[in-house]
Amino acid sequence: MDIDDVRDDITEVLLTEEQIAEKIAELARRIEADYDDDDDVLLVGVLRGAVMVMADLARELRLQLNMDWMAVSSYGSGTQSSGVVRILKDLDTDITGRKVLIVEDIIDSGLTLSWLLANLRSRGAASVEICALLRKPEAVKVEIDVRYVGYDIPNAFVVGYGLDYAERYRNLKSIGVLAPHIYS
Ligand SMILES: O=P(O)(O)OC[C@H]1O[C@H](OP(=O)(O)OP(=O)(O)O)[C@H](O)[C@@H]1O
Ligand code: HPA
Ligand SMILES: [Mg+2]
Repeated sequence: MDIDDVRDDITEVLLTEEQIAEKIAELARRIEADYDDDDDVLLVGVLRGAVMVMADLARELRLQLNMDWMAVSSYGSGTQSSGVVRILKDLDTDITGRKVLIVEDIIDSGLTLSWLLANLRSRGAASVEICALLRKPEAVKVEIDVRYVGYDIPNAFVVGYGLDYAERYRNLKSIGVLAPHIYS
């Protein structure tokens, strides 16, 4: 769906399809420079928000890789992290000794990823790095070491390209700021 189809729900288009694709390609080139085919990299997509980033990044990467998924949730249906991270679906892969790259849509408070990093590291992975398309520097509550970040964005609630509000808007091709009248 195009963002224009829900234009009344959006106050501002933050990133267009083209800007997203450009950044995904840039991130892929940086990742390719750091890994090679023998690394047998495992991309771990964090359901559900990271579905679009994962699909586009994985196809952009000129690298032999595996893909697996975890589902965690900390937001429920609101716009504020509850701070409690729940595993809804675990990995199917044993990551002992593996080079893991977590693929995320957004770092907001950082609570989800700091929890996930500790969780995956405790399983004995050879390395665990993070690639996130978006980060909100003003919202971060816990500092995490993120190797690959796409765009730093303002502290507003954004939707589209995987990002939802109450499970809607994930299928927008672009990313926009959600209008306050939708959630107030
Ligand atoms: O940095 P944080 O404040 O933890 O926020 C970021 C996380 O929140 C969202 O996921 P959510 O838990 O809403 O589930 P979803 O991916 O299914 O939308 C988003 O996709 C990130 O995973
Ligand atoms: O700004 C956001 N939009 C959608 N989902 C989110 N999860 C954390 N921050 C956000
Ligand atoms: Mg998520």
